[in-house]
Amino acid sequence: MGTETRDMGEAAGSAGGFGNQHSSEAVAGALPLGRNSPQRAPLGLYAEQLSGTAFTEPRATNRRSWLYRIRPSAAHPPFLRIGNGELRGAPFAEREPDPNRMRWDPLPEPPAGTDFVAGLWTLGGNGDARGRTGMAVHLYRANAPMTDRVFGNADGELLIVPERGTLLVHTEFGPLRAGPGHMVLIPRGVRFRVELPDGAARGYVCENYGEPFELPELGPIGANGLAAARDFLVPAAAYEEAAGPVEVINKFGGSLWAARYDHSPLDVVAWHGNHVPYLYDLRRFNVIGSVSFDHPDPSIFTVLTAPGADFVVFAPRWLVGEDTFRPPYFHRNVMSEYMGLIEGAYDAKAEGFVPGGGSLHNMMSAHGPDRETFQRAGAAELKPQKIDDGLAIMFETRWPLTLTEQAWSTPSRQRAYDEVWEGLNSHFPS
Ligand SMILES: O=C(O)Cc1cc(O)ccc1O
Ligand SMILES: [Fe+2]
Repeated sequence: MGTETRDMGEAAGSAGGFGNQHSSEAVAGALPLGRNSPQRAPLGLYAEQLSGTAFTEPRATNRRSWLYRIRPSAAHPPFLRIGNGELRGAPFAEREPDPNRMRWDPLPEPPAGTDFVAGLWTLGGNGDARGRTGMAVHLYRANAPMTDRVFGNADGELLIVPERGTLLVHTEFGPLRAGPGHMVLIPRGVRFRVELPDGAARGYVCENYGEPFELPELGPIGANGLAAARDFLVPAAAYEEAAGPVEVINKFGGSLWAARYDHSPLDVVAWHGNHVPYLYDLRRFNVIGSVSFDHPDPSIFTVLTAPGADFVVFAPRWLVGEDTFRPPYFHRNVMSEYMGLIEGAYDAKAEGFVPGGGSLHNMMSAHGPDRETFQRAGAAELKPQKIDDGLAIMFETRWPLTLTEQAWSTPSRQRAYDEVWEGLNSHFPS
């Protein structure tokens, strides 16, 4: 691993580093030097600030970028409401919060002509987009490129985790190419258009309404480990001059609005700042684990953290624990856990948890290894074992997740999920 993942496609042109101040210009001299707003910006471009945090946010957490564009974003007619499709927003009130364990198979293929935005399907969430709290879990399945359509989300940032098919994400900051095993982080408000080089794609999206994702503290781990800041790549500036009309879709307060621009809003020739999209290869994650005994809590697998959501990856790793039940333990957790599978299998579930599917173990719901996993792990010979047949992810959140009506009623939901814990009988000698 590591060395063979050098090919990061379009992102490779530019340096990275999570949280850094980045800059990029598609045409030399497009970026003003020493000031953000010269009387006349270079090359006749329009200067525009995109603020991801309040102007007065403390320096360490302040996020903003300056964009130098061919036309100002402000040149547009009114936004009008369009249909939300299968997208839902917080607050989630279609159903009551439900303490039951849930699991889903992959959703059926969408109709032909479904692009990334039309293919967004909301599973559930918490908080309130208007109060900028909480998060939502969406799935996407797409089989058509976004042509003459550009999307931006005023409600929060989007953490996109492809499970199948490559996404060529043309952002205002330039293109990012992400496939299975990668994640893309699109900050609040940043506009983008998704093309599908493989013809079709599907995956998971965590929408974070609250304060943005950050790298977790490392504490006693030290100065290195987990996801390295430098492995988060940013795009190199690239611009489109497509003459309109371009439908610019804005998700605002949970609903979709659209305005017909007479030009592509992906017309940024240069930019600088720290409110930028990132691409990260999950296989670059430096996995920390126990080298003595016991199964550590999965917080050591945290890639990115925010007050309302954590993003966790279960990447290939060695298990060496002595006198240890090695798979995830039985537990009840104050946090709510939505899990997805990118490939292979997950070590807590012998079967039924499949790539493209998902599971939800809500606040305090009892879960853990299924019967087969429990029996197998209790009898296993404890020699060093490489877990390298899977890549799973988790969106963990401090508030319970409430399902959408469609997440409850879809035939993809496994009605008999509870049965995986049946037959865990008493072995207590009485
Ligand atoms: O439920 C799960 O599979 C996720 C999980 C993994 C783990 O290693 C420990 C606790 C936990 O919630
Ligand atoms: Fe769990």
